[in-house]
Amino acid sequence: MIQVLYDASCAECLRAIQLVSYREETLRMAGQAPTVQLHAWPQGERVLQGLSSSKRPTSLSRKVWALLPSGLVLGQCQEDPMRLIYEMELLALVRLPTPQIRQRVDSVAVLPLLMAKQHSKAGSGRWWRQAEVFRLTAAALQKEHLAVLDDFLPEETCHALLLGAQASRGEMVRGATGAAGKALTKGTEELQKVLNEPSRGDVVKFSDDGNMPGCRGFLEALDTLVEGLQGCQAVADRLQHVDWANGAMFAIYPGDSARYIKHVDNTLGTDGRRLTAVLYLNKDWRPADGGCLRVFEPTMQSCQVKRDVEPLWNRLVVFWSTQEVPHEVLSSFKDRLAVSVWFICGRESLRNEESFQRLFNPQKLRCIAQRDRRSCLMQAAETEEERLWCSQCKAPSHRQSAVLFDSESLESTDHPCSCSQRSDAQATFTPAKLSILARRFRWRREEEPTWYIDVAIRAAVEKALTGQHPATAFAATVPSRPKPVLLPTNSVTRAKPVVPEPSLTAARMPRHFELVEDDDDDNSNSAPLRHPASPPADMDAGCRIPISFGIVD
Ligand SMILES: O=C(O)CCC(=O)C(=O)O
Ligand SMILES: [Fe+2]
Repeated sequence: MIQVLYDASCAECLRAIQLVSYREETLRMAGQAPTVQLHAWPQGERVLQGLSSSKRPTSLSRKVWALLPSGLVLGQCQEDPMRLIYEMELLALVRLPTPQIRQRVDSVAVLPLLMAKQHSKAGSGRWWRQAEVFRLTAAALQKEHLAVLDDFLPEETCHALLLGAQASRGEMVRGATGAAGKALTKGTEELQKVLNEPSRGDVVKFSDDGNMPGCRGFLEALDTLVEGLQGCQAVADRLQHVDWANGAMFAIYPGDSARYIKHVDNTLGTDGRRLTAVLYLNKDWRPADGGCLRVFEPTMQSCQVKRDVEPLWNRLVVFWSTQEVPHEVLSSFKDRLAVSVWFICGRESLRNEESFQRLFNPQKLRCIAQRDRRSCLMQAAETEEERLWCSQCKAPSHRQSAVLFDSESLESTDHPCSCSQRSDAQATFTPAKLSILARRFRWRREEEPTWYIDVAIRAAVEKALTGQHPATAFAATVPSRPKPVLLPTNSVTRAKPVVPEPSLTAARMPRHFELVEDDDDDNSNSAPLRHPASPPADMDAGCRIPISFGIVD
């Protein structure tokens, strides 16, 4: 259960609480268990008991503040109640895999690979280097969109990666979502807002030159796997122009409940990323440490979990970077290390400004398996004209390895791909050239959606925030009454209680929920308020939705 403290004397807070109340009500009408407990401040201050000082709000005056079951805190919800409603949705609507789903997924994406490993004599780091394993991995990607390969690297490579990551922890910076990247261009205040959100809590470092310890061995292994997959009919089409990859991203999720909310890596299918590969480096990982990679069924709107993948030592998970694989990193209660690499389609990259520029920047993207950059570009281009334009973009000479193009093609010439040189040794195309390239390569510029809430809910919140009574705004989001299920007379299954007809009217005021002990069956056992950074005691491999705190006021 989400605990919410709000300042009842503040109009903005009350409006946010009203929205939250109405969403809670519509969720309940749809038969969902309660998701929030609302506490007016200062009476409800006991919610803060047991919280570490870093999590305690300095003041709750004019604020709506929420404590998530994982121990994460959402501050300032009065400004943006959507964040809180999103958390309620997740809590209420996420469905763990049924035994059938688990069996279906494991029988394709996990078990065949496990058996191949057991039958191989090659040992850690080598067992998967065979055509049959490439075929099984390709089949897993084709049918379930992901594959899990344990013991992927030789132990010494894993240890080198781990030590390298630990040694450079001090240089790591907060991982930024797409939203943060965009905010960066808008100024520091906006950026601060995004970074302060607990939507993504990892700290990261990119090894763009592949020089971090263990990196070369890791990248070589990944390239071999991808080349093997490219030879498999099941996925050959999708991997056809995947000749590129970025440097490895080392990410540590600190054990203070850090997470990464549900997302798709290549949200719009425009940034070129095709296949995501993540290697986990967590020794002695236990279910109570949290931090699973939670993979959902397609697409972003889906709340049905396909599989929770434990971030175990030397485990590689590969999955499509597209809408087929929405995923999140669940809150981690112990530091969690992952190294990710994205494999990139040259053809898709040509269609988008940022990814286009990356193709020409060896500091950002490398060609996999020592492939020739120029031939990869020629294959990525779709038409003769595109090939011509691509061929005119000059690769950097060794002498000028930090610069994109030879100096004679800089500003002064009319060369379509000339670039300006920056003092930070980054190079980029000039604005004039960019606009030519934009037309030639039909660059697409879609806005990235920030919130992945059901469009109806989002629309309701927007209407309510712009003056419509929340009851009217939310009325359209109440699901229609389910059709009665006719059971055979000898069935012992009891019919579910009928969901009451929604009866929200504009005249009805939101009700504030009673602060009673939560005795809901699904969420079972109310538990005393515990230190939020510690893992909920009843989290096991099968169920990772933490139980409610069950506070009684
Ligand atoms: O660490 C993981 O399991 C996945 C991380 C992730 O989804 C990302 O960095 O995009
Ligand atoms: Fe991701």
